[in-house]
Amino acid sequence: MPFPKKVLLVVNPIAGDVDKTELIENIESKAKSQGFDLAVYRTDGENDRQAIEQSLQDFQPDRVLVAGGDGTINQIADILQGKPVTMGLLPLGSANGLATNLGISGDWQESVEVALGEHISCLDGMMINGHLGLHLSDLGLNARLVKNYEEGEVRGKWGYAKEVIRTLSEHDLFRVRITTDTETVETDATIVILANATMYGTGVVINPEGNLCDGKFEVIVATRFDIIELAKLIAGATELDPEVVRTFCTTHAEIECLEQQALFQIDGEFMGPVDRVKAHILPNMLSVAVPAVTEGVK
Ligand SMILES: Nc1ncnc2c1ncn2[C@@H]1O[C@H](COP(=O)(O)OP(=O)(O)OP(=O)(O)O)[C@@H](O)[C@H]1O
Repeated sequence: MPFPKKVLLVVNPIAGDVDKTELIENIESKAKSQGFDLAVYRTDGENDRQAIEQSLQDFQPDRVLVAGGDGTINQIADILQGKPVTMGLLPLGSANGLATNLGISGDWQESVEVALGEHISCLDGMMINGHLGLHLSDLGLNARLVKNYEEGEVRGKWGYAKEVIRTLSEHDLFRVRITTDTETVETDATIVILANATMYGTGVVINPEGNLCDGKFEVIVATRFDIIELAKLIAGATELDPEVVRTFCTTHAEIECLEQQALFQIDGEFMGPVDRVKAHILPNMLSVAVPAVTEGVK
């Protein structure tokens, strides 16, 4: 893939609560030195889809750089889906789940090099209850953690640690029916994960089998609160007790909550309680610029 000739830079001015002036100036100076055309669009949180679609039509970029958190990245990926454009990530959020999975650094200067670079990978998406998910969504334990952290007053690592403890003390079991391409299973669950990727933005590996571009996703269910198996799961162990943790590889899935609703999150965004989640894979929905080491990694 040749280097880009026309670059649209989409910047979310509020993402990550950091000033983006230096980042934008850096890319403007690269446009001059590397000889590509650059257009900059700052999101307003209201008319972004329409404005970006218009810009894609008028400017015809071959690369779209996204400076924002996972929310902005998902929103732009949804717009770029199926178009002959490569997305480059400039992760500025608090978790940056997709970027972490692609091996893209939190250092913005490094991520600019990668986003404008020649190494490209394909990316599957997941359509989940009508929303696009790119890396990890779940029902139960972790969705409760996302909710508690959003509602908590302390931010950063300490706030997160505090909410982990609170969430573990509040956890409960819920009964689910899981239907995949090949089977239907009824079980108790403490967490049901829909995983396109391998790890959460924190770096916790939850799905060692994950592959962002294999046309499939995994449904992982922890059938009871077993601290040892959960610890092994989040440490990325592959030898889990099949009585406690089960993994299904599939292209479609339906999770029905049979006795009570379960809390649900998509890529770190809390979605509220649900009775049912329906998901299917969107194979190869997008191409994305990656570090050389990630290119071709399946
Ligand atoms: N100019 C703006 N003013 C207010 N909100 C905006 C603006 N531009 C985009 N948004 C909103 O920002 C949200 C996406 O934020 P994003 O997740 O990218 O960053 P973040 O919240 O800092 O990251 P993280 O969730 O990882 O902490 C969307 O809800 C979008 O509507």
